Amino acid sequence: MQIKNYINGEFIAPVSGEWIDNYNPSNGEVYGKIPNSDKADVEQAVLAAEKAFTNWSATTLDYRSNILKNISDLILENLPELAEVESKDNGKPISLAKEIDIPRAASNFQFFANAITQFSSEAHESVGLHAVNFTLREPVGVVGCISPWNLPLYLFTWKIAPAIAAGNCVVAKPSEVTPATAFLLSKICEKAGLPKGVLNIVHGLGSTTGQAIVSHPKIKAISFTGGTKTGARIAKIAAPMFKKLSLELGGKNPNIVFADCNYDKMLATTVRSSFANQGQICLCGSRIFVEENIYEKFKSDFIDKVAQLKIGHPSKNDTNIGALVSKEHLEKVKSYIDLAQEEGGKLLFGGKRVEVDNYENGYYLQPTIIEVSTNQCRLNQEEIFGPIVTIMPFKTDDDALALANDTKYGLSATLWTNNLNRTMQFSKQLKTGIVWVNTWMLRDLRTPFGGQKESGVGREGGFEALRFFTEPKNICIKYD
Ligand SMILES: NC(=O)C1=CN([C@@H]2O[C@H](COP(=O)(O)OP(=O)(O)OC[C@H]3O[C@@H](n4cnc5c(N)ncnc54)[C@H](O)[C@@H]3O)[C@@H](O)[C@H]2O)C=CC1
Ligand SMILES: O=C(O)/C=C/C=C(\O)C(=O)O
Repeated sequence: MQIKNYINGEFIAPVSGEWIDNYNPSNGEVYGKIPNSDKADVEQAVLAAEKAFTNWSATTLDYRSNILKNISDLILENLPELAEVESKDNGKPISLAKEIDIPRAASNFQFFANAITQFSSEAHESVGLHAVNFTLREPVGVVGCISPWNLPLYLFTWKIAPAIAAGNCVVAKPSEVTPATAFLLSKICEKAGLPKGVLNIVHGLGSTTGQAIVSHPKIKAISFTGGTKTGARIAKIAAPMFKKLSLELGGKNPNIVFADCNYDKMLATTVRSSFANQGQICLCGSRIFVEENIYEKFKSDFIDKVAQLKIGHPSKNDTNIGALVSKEHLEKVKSYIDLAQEEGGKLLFGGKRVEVDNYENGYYLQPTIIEVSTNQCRLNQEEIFGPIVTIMPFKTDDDALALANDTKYGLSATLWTNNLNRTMQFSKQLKTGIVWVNTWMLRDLRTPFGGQKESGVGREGGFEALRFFTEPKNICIKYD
């Protein structure tokens, strides 16, 4: 697939004429080229967005809403192709792309098509002062959206949909590791009647294209999802320019299991929360803490269940674990398996690279379970972002809470218990942006989504996203 930038409604090659190889993680081969865009391409995109802004920001909400709905419908119409392309580009099982990634991308547009018609601002009567205040919510202008490779179209659209619904024009960059569905989205947007310049997609590396977006003085807000180190780098550039920032970063999420939970439900969900998408979701429960009286039983049942997961080519319908996204990422994840041995962790299951028949050079790794004796090891403190979980027993509620909060991250936590008081105590005291009780990754798009501590700044989702992509302006009217 020859991927091009989408700027001002045109499909164009990068100004430099340079291209980057795009790899297929299932076999390690180069299968396409993407633009190696730089400042000059970003400049063109900003000019197009700036020009489109005057008209787009003045359109009616119904007009915008209808275009977003068209995009959503077209994503669903093209679901089989989009799922196939996503699975090939990322290495994720086709079933996941079909059932989760692509439907969610459509829902993102459908949700914000409706949300923008319900979004309202506030009025305050200043009683006794003979004045009324009302607040306008105006689009920010040209905004930047930068997304990662783990849920490519799902997260790309999670940013773009609210941004354009709120009347902004966008310069967006998908990950250079998984650019393909963003390219297909540009074709869909054109077909859906999105005016030229409202969405501009510039492909390229983080250090050049991404950095050019973040540094551009005319881009007034940046919405970013990715690693914590990159988030810090972005903040360092954007904050002194007084840009609005929404940073959704890494996680090291605890999965806390009490003996009084619904055991079978917990076990099945824990397999998913550990290894869905090869463990490459910022919400995966990578640290499992289990109450000591069921620890040995959990250990053996968990190993049995994980052993049943089928590692295979992403395009096969019965594959549960596909390929990791890139060679570099595979090497990073594998290095933690070696580290576990140095740190005194005990390998309970997995730990080896897998050679899938006919695809021996693909980036496959066994789902891996490591028993640790301390939460202070690097395995429990650093985001691995792959198919590795640690398990460890705990004695009391206080111990579990302390272990859960003992990390620099604060994205999500999962709690398994049927005790209401415990549920409330943990929900109040867990230092995370999201707490799931007796479930995992149940998503309602109206809810605030994001993390505390080094997991990020700001919240996405629902009206939070529309607030981020608008600037409040208060008008105070005095009357006699
Ligand atoms: N949602 C999450 O929590 C994610 C976390 N990660 C974590 O980050 C680690 C590194 O993975 P990467 O692929 O390198 O993620 P990354 O955070 O560097 O990449 C995410 C996006 O940011 C862009 N980017 C990179 N450097 C940039 C810069 N200086 N300015 C602007 N944009 C920039 C990338 O091109 C990509 O589009 C992973 O091993 C994982 O631990 C990675 C992806 C998603
Ligand atoms: O919005 C969601 O449902 C999920 C978001 C997941 C991430 O941001 C991630 O894995 O990076």
